[in-house]
Amino acid sequence: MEEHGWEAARERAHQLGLGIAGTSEVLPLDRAAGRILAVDLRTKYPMPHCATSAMDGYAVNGTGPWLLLKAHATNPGSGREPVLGAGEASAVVTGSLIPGNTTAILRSEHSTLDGGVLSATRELRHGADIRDAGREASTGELLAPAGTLLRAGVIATAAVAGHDELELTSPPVVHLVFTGDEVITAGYPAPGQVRDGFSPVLPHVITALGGTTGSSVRIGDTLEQTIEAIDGEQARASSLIITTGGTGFSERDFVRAAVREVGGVEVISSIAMRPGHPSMLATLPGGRLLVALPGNPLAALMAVATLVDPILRAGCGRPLATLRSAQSAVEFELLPGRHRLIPARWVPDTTGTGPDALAPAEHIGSAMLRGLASADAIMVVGPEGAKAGEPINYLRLPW
Ligand SMILES: Nc1nc2c(c(=O)[nH]1)N[C@H]1C(S)=C(S)[C@@H](COP(=O)(O)OP(=O)(O)OC[C@H]3O[C@@H](n4cnc5c(N)ncnc54)[C@H](O)[C@@H]3O)O[C@H]1N2
Ligand code: MOO
Repeated sequence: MEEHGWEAARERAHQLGLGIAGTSEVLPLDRAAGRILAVDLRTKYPMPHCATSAMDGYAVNGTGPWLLLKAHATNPGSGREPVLGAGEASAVVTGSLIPGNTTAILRSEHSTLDGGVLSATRELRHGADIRDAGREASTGELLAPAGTLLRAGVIATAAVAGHDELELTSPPVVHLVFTGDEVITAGYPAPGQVRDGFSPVLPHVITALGGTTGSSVRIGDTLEQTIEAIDGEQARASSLIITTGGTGFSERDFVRAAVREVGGVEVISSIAMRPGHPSMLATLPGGRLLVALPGNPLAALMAVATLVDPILRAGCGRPLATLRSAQSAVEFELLPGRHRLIPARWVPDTTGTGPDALAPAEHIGSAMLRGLASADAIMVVGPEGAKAGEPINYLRLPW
């Protein structure tokens, strides 16, 4: 059985995820949030597309005082385009199209008006408060590359840049298989039972990572049910199958045997990470992928960050999540050969003067979830450990 290092596992998962990349679809802007750009986003025209006033006040030509024209500057779409002569001024509001020959905008609070003569109460810089056309971007300029996750800022920019709809990657379709005779989905668990920590969150997590949950099934601990769940009609209609639990080697764990039975091949049999080392990644006939998440809940979610996130990122044309660096607030001892993934929180740094540092959350056993519930990030501690105050790698929470 081949155990992968943590970094090698992430990279292999990303590489295999390229194989499930799908087509693209076009959606209106108001349905694009959380989706991924399939193509580069570029401006359709200069931004802004015309010169406007950045302030309420007066468009002026030359140095003051100025003669205030009665006719106001045009409103957008009026068709009139007044031009200022030397020493003339015209009232404007923020966002007004400015008259031709405007040399600056005089803010109303910096002006006095006496019998139609406008004066400045302080020096007026040439070009002050004029929003020139194309100041933010020229026509065809790149606003966001293909692979960008669409959050509010990019969508608003796309709208202002003249887009009505966007070409987005089609999310890879995921089939979820929840295993475990002892797992219940509501009420209080009897001794020997556990409440299901996965089904309320995994569909949301998959959406946040760029995929979509096409179907899900809950099965008991038998080989027959596991085979049907990973190779039935719904499973075959998906590009990624995620199982929870049953990754072990006891007589009640069936995921690995079911993968063999349906002709699948384990590419990653386990990962040198803690928690989550029994996580598995297999290829299935038909180009499908299967990720087996361990049953212990924290281990499962660390395996999502290690295997599912890279696969779905690749499936949406995105690179691996960036491994970031921060200061460690605590010391970590050596752990030869293994990476530790630790839910962590931002705390004041060890000297009390620098930027915030990362410290492990409380309650971070592999069968616990409280640590993750309070976490800001996932610390990634290498086998060499770290001293307090030294740099440490971390991942942003991917969901
Ligand atoms: N002899 C060994 N035993 C175990 C090893 C080992 O190396 N040798 N590894 C341990 C580690 S590490 C993990 S992780 C688990 C992996 O277990 P499985 O993936 O086979 O999962 P299960 O046995 O089905 O369940 C483990 C645990 O998780 C609970 N569980 C399952 N599903 C859910 C759910 N939906 N929500 C909440 N909790 C769930 C289940 O009840 C068990 O308590 O194996 C260790 N053992
Ligand atoms: O994956 Mo297990 O601890 O590593 O729960």
